[in-house]
Amino acid sequence: MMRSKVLSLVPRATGVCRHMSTATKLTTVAVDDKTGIATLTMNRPPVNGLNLDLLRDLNQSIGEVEGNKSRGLILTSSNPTIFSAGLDILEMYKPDKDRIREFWTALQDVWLALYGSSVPTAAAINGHSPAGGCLLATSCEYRVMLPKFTIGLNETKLGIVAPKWFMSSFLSVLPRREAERALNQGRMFTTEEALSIGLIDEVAISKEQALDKCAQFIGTFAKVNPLARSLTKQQLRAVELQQLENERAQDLERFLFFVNQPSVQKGLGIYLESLKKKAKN
Ligand SMILES: CCCCCCC/C=C/C(=O)SCCNC(=O)CCNC(=O)[C@H](O)C(C)(C)COP(=O)(O)OP(=O)(O)OC[C@H]1O[C@@H](n2cnc3c(N)ncnc32)[C@H](O)[C@@H]1OP(=O)(O)O
Repeated sequence: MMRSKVLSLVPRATGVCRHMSTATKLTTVAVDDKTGIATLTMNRPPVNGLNLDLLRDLNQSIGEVEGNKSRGLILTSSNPTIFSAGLDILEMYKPDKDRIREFWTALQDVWLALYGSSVPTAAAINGHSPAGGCLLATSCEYRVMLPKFTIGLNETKLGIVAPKWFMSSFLSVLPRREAERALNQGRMFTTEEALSIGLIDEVAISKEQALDKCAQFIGTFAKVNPLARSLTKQQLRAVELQQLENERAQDLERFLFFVNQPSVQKGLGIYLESLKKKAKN
């Protein structure tokens, strides 16, 4: 039987702000004693919306995995139908001016940590994975997805624009022509379509099988020198990582300018309403 030790269960202070959804951690890290592989699970009901708290927890958990000598990292969700609904739109709609800065900075941190992780990474995509969810999945090196879900960068459909580094992750997985068309269309792919285009690597029939397949992928590096592997990965990803490092401040200002446009606020409000109406029906 697999013996896992669950890390990262340090309680957090309870907040009063609407965004502080829980007093406990929104991610857990379980390391398999036998394989040395860490499974990082997102657990922010109802849809793993990436708010400031979840982003901070993700960043901390990725840091722990980097620090605890794990052989690899598998990212997944505790929700049986949603990997992540992407950025929590409530963070961007009528935003608090200080919090929105922290929010975007935390998102940048998560991308830099995950895309630039020194350990092999895989995503067990056990549910829908739009926008920011797709960003997390495509920041990993390997993707296994369950049937009958959707994945993609749908930003243009919401009247917003995915930043360059969202596109970098997407382009590291898809051929440029396919990526360009999908980004412009804001296209969401079914599991089957995602497999055929190469956006995911394998389909699994259950979460357990997806985790196994991710572990098998990470196992393929068992006989590769870890330092040589991680330096190779980092060199291959250095241009995109360095670009965001160099442009972090401008990227933040661009986001703040865009998010505060009245037309963008109006669009986000309408989209939120449509999500709520859909949830009621
Ligand atoms: C403005 C500048 C922008 C710069 C660029 C930023 C780049 C943006 C990246 C993003 O990630 S934007 C977010 C994009 N995400 C989506 O479009 C997903 C929207 N959600 C869905 O499609 C569905 O909810 C789902 C994920 C497929 C799940 O469907 P399901 O039927 O299971 O649940 P729902 O009933 O739809 O939702 C339950 C509950 O959750 C709320 N919700 C869903 N997604 C979000 C979200 N992204 N942010 C905030 N809230 C979300 C939904 O309204 C329901 O709420 P309640 O009605 O229960 O209160």
